Amino acid sequence: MSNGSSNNNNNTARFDAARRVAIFGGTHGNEMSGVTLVNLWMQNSAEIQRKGLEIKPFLTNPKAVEKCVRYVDTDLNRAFTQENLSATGGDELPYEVQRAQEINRMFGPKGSAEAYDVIFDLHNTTSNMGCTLILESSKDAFNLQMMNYIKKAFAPASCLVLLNEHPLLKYSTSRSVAKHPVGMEVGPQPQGVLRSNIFEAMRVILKHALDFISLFNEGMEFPPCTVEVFRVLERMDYPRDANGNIIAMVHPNLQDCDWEPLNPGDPMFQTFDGKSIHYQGSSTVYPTFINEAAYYEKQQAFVTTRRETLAASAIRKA
Ligand SMILES: CC(=O)N[C@@H](CC(=O)O)C(=O)O
Ligand SMILES: [Zn+2]
Repeated sequence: MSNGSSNNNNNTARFDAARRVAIFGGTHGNEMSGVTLVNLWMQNSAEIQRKGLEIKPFLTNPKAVEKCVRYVDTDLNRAFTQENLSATGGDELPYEVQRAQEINRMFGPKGSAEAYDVIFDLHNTTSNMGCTLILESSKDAFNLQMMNYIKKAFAPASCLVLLNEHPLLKYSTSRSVAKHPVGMEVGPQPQGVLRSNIFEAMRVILKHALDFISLFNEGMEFPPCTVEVFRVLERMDYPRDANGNIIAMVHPNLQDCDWEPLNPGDPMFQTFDGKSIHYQGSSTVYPTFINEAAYYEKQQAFVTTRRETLAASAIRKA
């Protein structure tokens, strides 16, 4: 069978071998771990090669990398909408929309049988998120099994999974061109800065991810498993005045506390004259992307999540 999965009598989901894999860096030109790793691997790819696999390291936004900015005209990691991908206008289109169309031609088309099997997209955050993998679907047993494999291989260090399948907050990412999109977000690392611990963590997680794909392609069966994920619930903006200017900062009790419980009544912002603003929700949530530099323009101080345990069926090569 082709694209996707089906269940046999044993409830083992079958997927085609994942032969074509891309590693994207520089989707945001100022997130230096991914930019640097991909540049390294474009010069010498020995470290990322695996038998029977075609693995392509690729710099997705070279103009933004050149300038060391997140983007030139518009955020590439929001640009992969069907509308953009089919837009006419050629050179007149925003640079990142043109680039999205090129990437879609090379690695897609998005949603088609010809699309790449897996795309890893390497990002850094200024938030204290540690190692995070980002999924866009709770239904993809292949990706869930990959998360389970990576978490175990990476232990005792921790690697958390952020699930963004929110109907309104989900966005059209570069990696969404692939059949199995995987985002990698490692921080804290300032924009334009390389930190060795962050760089090395990203490198190790990617190694485990490629090992998983190799084992899968060799025919290993992965038994049913469960994966703890943090599901995106709500975007929290900074308090602002009538002109849209920020009137409070992330509260010191919340700063750097990504993935720690935020309870109703806990302080979340602090005004410039020292007053606390408290979380008004009705239940405990787990904030992440706290004080991410790139999200000031997106009116987001942090995002709340809920912990969930997802079940993944067994998987095996078709
Ligand atoms: C800080 C940053 O760029 N985060 C990524 C998250 C993702 O890849 O889904 C983004 O907003 O596109
Ligand atoms: Zn990014």
